[in-house]
Amino acid sequence: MRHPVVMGNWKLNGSKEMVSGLIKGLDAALNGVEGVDVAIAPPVMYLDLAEQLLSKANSKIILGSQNVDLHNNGAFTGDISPAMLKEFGASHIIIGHSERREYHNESDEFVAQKFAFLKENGLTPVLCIGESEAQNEAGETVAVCARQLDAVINTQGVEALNGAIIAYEPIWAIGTGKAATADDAQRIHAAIRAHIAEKSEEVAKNVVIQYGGSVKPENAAAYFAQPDIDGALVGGAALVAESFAAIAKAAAEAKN
Ligand SMILES: O=C[C@H](O)COP(=O)(O)O
Repeated sequence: MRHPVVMGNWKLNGSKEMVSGLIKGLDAALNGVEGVDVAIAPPVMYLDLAEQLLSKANSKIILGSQNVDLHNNGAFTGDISPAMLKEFGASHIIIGHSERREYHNESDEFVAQKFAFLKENGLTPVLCIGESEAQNEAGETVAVCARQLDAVINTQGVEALNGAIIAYEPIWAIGTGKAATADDAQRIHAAIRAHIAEKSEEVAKNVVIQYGGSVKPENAAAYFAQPDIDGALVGGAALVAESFAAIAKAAAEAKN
């Protein structure tokens, strides 16, 4: 039985005041919600504050981050290491987000190296995969997702996916309000799981696959009603405590 995971990717949004208000609001709104792992990835600058607030509230919210470097120390100006993330209590680390693939030219191979380095350091990779609008229209969605996954599977073995999280995010659905239908998302999730099952049915059965792309309280329940959608990676709606909590509650209700 896979445990649902709902994660908020705050992207480049935040201030001390916002972090404080959002974490307090979220912790209160999630009071009594069981059966779903809820994680947040604030900008790295606010991890210290977030860790302090979560620990003061004795919160169950999991702390995450939006990126990581391939080294734990050295002359790598501007980068953040797994060791640093761990020191501030972050465990779930987003890699391969389409915004980083696009704006920072991150290749499948580079993302796969980050995946391996996170695992080596005992952190949970949240591996984002997904196709562009043009690839979608050309019918290449499954092939693109398989290629992005194979960068990990072919270098680290399919078992490397054990304990990791995959986030299927069609790029055309991110921040656009044009979400994939629950049926279409389910079809792709099933294909992703089938691709993994070609190497190991056991790994495929256990790996958590989130959907991401314009998930809102209004459409969340439809996604979570699908058998292969195990949670969500949420952007915009994760910046409002009530909305994000409603999405987490929908996952808890659908999956338990
Ligand atoms: O990482 C989150 C995704 O990019 C989804 O963002 P969104 O919910 O604003 O569409």
